[in-house]
Amino acid sequence: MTSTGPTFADLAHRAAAHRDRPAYGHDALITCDRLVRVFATDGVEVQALQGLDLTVREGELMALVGASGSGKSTLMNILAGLDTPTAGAARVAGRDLLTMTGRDRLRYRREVVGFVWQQTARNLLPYLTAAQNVALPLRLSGSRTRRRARAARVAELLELLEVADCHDRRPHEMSGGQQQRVAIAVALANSPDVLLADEPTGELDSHTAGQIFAAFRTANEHLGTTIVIVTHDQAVASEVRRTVAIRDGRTSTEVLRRTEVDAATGEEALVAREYAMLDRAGRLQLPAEYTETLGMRDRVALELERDHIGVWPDDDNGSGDDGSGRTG
Ligand SMILES: Nc1ncnc2c1ncn2[C@@H]1O[C@H](COP(=O)(O)OP(=O)(O)OP(=O)(O)O)[C@@H](O)[C@H]1O
Repeated sequence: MTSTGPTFADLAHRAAAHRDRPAYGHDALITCDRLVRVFATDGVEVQALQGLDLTVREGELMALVGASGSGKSTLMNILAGLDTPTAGAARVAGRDLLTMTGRDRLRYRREVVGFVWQQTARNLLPYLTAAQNVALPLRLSGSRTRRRARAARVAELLELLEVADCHDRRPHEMSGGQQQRVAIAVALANSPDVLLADEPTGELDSHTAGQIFAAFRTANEHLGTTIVIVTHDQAVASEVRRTVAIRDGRTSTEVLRRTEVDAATGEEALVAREYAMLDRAGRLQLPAEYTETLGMRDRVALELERDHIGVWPDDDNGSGDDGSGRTG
């Protein structure tokens, strides 16, 4: 009998290939690798993040969506440097978020990330004008920007976000939409690598939400800032090229949108396609509506085809016929 197992040479070759493979997310600006965050309150443990994998490329504008309690804010607080993960790895612009010292963390929050929160009031200091709010991070960063250069930068950002007319107004003298646009200017003041926004349109009507989204797009296109927006707003989510859904503390599905040109008519159409996430252990989460429709539970049958994998309901029901018409 001949052995069909791998030879020693095969194993050595495989080990070398594994060793030389680039690390997960090595070319991404943001990489979360099997990220875990456990909260323990009154002896009860809540696993807010349960091995979340996510990569975001430099220059992306993407949305994170998910049901209440799925872990979105926990992830944003970690990326913002406000909270530390329990396990796993998280890197942003070359910074390791697990091993940063308190001092590194402060610099990280001042120089690498900018954030915009849902509560308009949380983003701006009420007793400062729009211009003073935008100038504040420039002054705090310790950069020796001269007063005139600072004023020019403030004016440029307010202009870019179309709130130049709010220059000398305090937050209570601005609309909610204007406040959020000034908040984006504040977040961009120190030219961060990443702008994080947690439900930035949550307190606004849909028209104003559209304007805020346009402001994020402007920042992304004109300044090249990488932007991650958590949103419940389907209109916002469908405006970006990539939407990642979080379910039970893990990334579950991803929708990619791209513009396709019809070869016959030359007309452009936006095509959206949903993908399921496959982790490095080969685990895949099937959408509940698919599994429920086909009555899939506990186990499924798999078949490798030339260019896809077939997933079938468990056919071991004693009759030997599952009605799928499969052979073998
Ligand atoms: N500081 C904390 N202490 C204990 N449990 C927490 C803490 N923060 C979050 N959690 C729990 O972790 C889970 C994830 O919460 P998280 O706020 O990240 O969800 P979310 O997706 O942002 O929800 P929402 O859309 O409602 O803001 C929830 O079960 C929540 O109760």
